Amino acid sequence: MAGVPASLSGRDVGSFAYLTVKDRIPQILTKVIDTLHRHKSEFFEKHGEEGVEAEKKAISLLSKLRNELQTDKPIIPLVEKFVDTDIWNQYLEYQQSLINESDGKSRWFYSPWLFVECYMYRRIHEAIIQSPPINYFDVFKESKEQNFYESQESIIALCTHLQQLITTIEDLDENQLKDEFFKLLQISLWGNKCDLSLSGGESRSQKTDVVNSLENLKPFILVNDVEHLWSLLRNCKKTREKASVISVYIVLDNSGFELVTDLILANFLLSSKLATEVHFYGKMIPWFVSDTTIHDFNWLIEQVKHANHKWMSKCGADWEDYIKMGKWVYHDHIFWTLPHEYCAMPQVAPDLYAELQKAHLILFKGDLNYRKLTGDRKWEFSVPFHQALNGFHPAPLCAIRTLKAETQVGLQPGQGEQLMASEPSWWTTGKYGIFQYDGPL
Ligand SMILES: O=P(O)(O)OC[C@@]1(O)O[C@H](CO)[C@@H](O)[C@@H]1O
Ligand SMILES: [Mn+2]
Repeated sequence: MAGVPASLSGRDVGSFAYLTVKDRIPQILTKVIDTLHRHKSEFFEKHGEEGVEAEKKAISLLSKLRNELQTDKPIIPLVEKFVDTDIWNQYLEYQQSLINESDGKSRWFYSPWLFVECYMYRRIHEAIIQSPPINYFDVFKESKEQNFYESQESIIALCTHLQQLITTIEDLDENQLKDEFFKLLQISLWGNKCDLSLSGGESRSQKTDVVNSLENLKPFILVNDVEHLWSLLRNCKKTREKASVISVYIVLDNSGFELVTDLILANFLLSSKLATEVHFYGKMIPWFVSDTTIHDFNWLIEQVKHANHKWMSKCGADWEDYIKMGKWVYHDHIFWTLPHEYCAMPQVAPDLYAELQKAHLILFKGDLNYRKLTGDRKWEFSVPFHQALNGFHPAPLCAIRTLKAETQVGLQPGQGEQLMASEPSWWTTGKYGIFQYDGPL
């Protein structure tokens, strides 16, 4: 690809990519194997001996994967038929074509980090679908549900905050409405810290009351384009015809607490009439430990609806109604669990790109989405976000991300260098966040 810097990869010994491939991914694989072991009796109860045999098969496939990774074996093609098997194997050939002969095969510590990490999660899925009758099993389901259960206090605080806000929303002036919008955007941003692939699957539930800690967290927002989001949606609201649609698309990230913050924001978008529809994009297969699938989406709304707390259950009932009325629509597309940078979407998934072009605003949640928006490359910090998107401009969009990978663009001159000098871990712990907008100003 002309004019773009090299990809992050495990070649850079000591880099975050290297440490992820060396330490975190094997740790996640070990946890997945342990999860399967712990469900042996459940598989026996449900499926008899066949279930036990299937569990053994999945574990042996995953142990083989872990060995390939730990001994830096060549990346091998997928073999099990699935909707994206051919696309994946074409991509493997593409990555192989980038390697000159002397370098040999695509390998874990050599090929782009984005590619090998996505490949690892897709191989986990292959091991499961190769092991019927447990080929339905989500190996990350438990940790996503645990994150939700452990964040109950914060979720109750958020639902209470939203319901109180809704009772007064008609009386708010423009500035007050804008302030409430900004608060819920920040809550959605910091909800992204609850990401289990960063913690290697260790719990990252939300314990503190995030509503009352926003002021303390403001200094950690490195790029803050929320004013653009406000003026875009406020102008849409002011100029829209009576029956016309204002649609905000949210490309989701993690289930659990982060998903609650996204649904709270989506609820506000409707209640404030800043949007008339919200479209959600999740993942078709279990992904990066905590990413949201349709099962997670539906399960969480059901849990909130049946909560033993009046404001929480009110939220859940409203959310279920929005779905029934078509005001909230959940979409699946296989592209989101491919390894491709988003600038390849028009070629790889033109149908999806055409769908995204209908949005008035697209919010991309989380670090992995940011890595794919900017190609997971070693950009200079001050490169404009628009340039790093490398032609991906389906609609006005905003990345809402806490930093968990060594790539960041659109900073002020010297801002990245200063952070590197004072706090070398600034771009991998999730402590800092951004709202980075691309679109008409
Ligand atoms: O997209 P999220 O959930 O915000 O974060 C996902 C992620 O940060 O977790 C891993 C941490 O190493 C990275 O590989 C990946 O980008
Ligand atoms: Mn995630």
